[in-house]
Amino acid sequence: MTAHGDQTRTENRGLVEMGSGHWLDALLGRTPRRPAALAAPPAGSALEPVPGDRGLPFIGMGVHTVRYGPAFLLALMRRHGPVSWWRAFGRKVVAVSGPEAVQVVLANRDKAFASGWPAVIGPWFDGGLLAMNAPGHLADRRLVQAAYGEEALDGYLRTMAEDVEERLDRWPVGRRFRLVDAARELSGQITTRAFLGVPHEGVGRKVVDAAEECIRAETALARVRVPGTLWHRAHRARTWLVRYLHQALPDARARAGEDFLSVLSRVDGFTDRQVALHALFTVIASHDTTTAATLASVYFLGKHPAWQERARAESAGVAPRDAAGVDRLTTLDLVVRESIRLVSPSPVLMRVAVKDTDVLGHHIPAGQLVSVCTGVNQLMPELWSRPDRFDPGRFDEDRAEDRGHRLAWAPFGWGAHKCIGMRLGMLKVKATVDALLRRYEWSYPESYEAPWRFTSLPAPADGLPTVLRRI
Ligand code: HEM
Repeated sequence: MTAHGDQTRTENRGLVEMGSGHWLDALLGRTPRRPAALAAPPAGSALEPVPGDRGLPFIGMGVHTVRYGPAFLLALMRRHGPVSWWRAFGRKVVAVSGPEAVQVVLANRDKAFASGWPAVIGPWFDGGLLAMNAPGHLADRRLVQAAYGEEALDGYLRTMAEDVEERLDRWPVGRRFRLVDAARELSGQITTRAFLGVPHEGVGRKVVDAAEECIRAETALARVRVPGTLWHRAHRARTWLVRYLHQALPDARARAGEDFLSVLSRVDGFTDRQVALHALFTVIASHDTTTAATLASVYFLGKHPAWQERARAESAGVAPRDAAGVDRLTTLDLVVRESIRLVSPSPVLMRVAVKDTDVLGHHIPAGQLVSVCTGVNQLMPELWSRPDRFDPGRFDEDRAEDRGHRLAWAPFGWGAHKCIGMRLGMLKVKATVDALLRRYEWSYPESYEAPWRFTSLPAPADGLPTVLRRI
């Protein structure tokens, strides 16, 4: 099955090309690029400097980054090659795109790269796996892995399913509502009940609000603790979250529950503070990523009724809905994979060079921030047939376009930090969309293209107005 009608010629252009229809696009199109080399390679080396664009003073190409996301980085790669740099809001960033270059950085054979996330999103997730480096990272990851066994996943899924069924029954029918807000609220409820074992109302909501406060601080330009600023609010939120999780541990351990905090609290080898910090990062890592993946899947199913019907027919025949049952939703699996190929919840992975190094013969100086653009790989015509097209069948066994290169499809990352919650994340997204399919149908006009924005994680700027019809 492929996409149909005129949509095939124009669909998703905004995801693969920088826009041209809006006055802001016209303005951004005229921004002077001011090409320049990043840093001179050591004398006598055969290395090349990294080519790139300075853009406007201070802002650089920062607005392009937020407005066009991977499409901007794809254009940067076309202009300068797989290793290039650009400036965004005062910061110089090296972009590494294309499967070979991405593999060099993520494989990290000469240990030249460390996690670059703390430099970008701030200190809010310190102590979580993604902010850690070798050797402590691997030791902690092995311990955390105990909370992702099949038995534990079935437990989380049971609680998630209750929340999904209860919430979706209350979504408005026959009138337009903002799907972005509803999906975020649902994910928040799942986060508090399945991950922390507390009711969503009251303290659960406070946990999610505090976590979102920390995520929002990524966009803060003024990184100072002045009351009223995003940075200050994130500081307060993190302090409260760590204290809350710390205090919640004795109860979580004693109740021997099915929630993530309770399971993790019973893992031998961690101090209470370590458990609290890993749980804090897990809340952050799971909440927005799965919301973005759910939104993308619902959006594309609304644009492609044939796929929606096929997925619904499959949903009707699957029971029970434990992890093995959700695994049997194979059409939905193709749909979610294709949706997060086109709209990758985390399209860049941040790293920092801890010593002078090189990528494909380009000199990267110590201290340089590097953006590993897996989201660009997922849109490259060299790796995918008609990459702008929503075409879940490309993941079928007989086509297997994702196997063209091990880094063609990497929405969950690759290497030492590859998403530890990949299976859980897929289960959560599939369980949510499956419950939606069993209750409602929905569609978006052919003329509508969701205005994806990439401020923090991708979301449609208009809230994705949606009308559900009961089936
Ligand atoms: C569709 C949903 C999800 C997507 C697209 C996603 C994506 C990613 C990506 C790209 C990374 C690697 C980042 C890097 O290398 O810089 C990552 C790491 C991570 N993810 Fe996910 N994630 C999802 C869901 C989840 C869920 C549900 C959980 C936990 C319950 C989770 C927990 C983590 C953790 C703990 C890490 C850090 C692993 C490490 O550093 O060793 N993720 N995720």
